[in-house]
Amino acid sequence: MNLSFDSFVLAASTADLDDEPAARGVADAVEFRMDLAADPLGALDAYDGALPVLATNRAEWEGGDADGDEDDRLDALVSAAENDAVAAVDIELESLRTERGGDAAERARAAGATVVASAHDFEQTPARSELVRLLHDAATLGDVGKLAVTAETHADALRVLDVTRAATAWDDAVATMAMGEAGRHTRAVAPVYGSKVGYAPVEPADATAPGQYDAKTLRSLVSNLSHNPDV
Ligand SMILES: O=C1C[C@@](O)(C(=O)O)C[C@@H](O)[C@@H]1O
Repeated sequence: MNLSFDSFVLAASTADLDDEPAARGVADAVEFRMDLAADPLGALDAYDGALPVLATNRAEWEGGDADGDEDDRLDALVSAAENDAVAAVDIELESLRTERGGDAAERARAAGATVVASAHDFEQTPARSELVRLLHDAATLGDVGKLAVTAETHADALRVLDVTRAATAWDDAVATMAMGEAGRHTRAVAPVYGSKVGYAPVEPADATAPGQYDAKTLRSLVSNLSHNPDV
């Protein structure tokens, strides 16, 4: 299935592809957290949903649950990419900087998947220069560069919005969000500044990161805030 990141994509994050019918009509895609699922490739084989899948197999060292062999983790992502329903895969920026990560990205692209390169900071929001560097590296090694950091103050949140606008202005395709209470509003506001992906659980209790809105709420917030981006 195809999924364009030219405009905002709301991805319903889940460990259970049976959530897809509930996400239909609200989300544009399903983010399948393979690392949180029992038999991810089996679930993908059985998938007959209407929404395209963005497959994530988050490594433990990047805040996820995948704690096995790195080659196996990346191979599972490539296998996912070979499934027709999978339109995109998420590969960590740290992985993409290695030969095997770069190779996995090439194989995923050859299978027709878009590569979302992701970087996370679960403790803080780095300085502006570091955010700019991370986002640009991610947008260069991936087709979309994603940055999720933790905001403790509104100044942190503003930095995330600022670098989102700057990256978009120099034509990097990016997805950004500040995790945590102080950054929560960035999930609704970052798309105004060019962020191309938002993540939200169908049910609030199933959040996959701190500060997420549920999918219906995020859709409504983003739709209400959207306006002509050429300003
Ligand atoms: O990397 C991301 C972004 C995210 O961490 C968030 O903050 O919404 C949620 C994750 O499921 C996804 O893989």
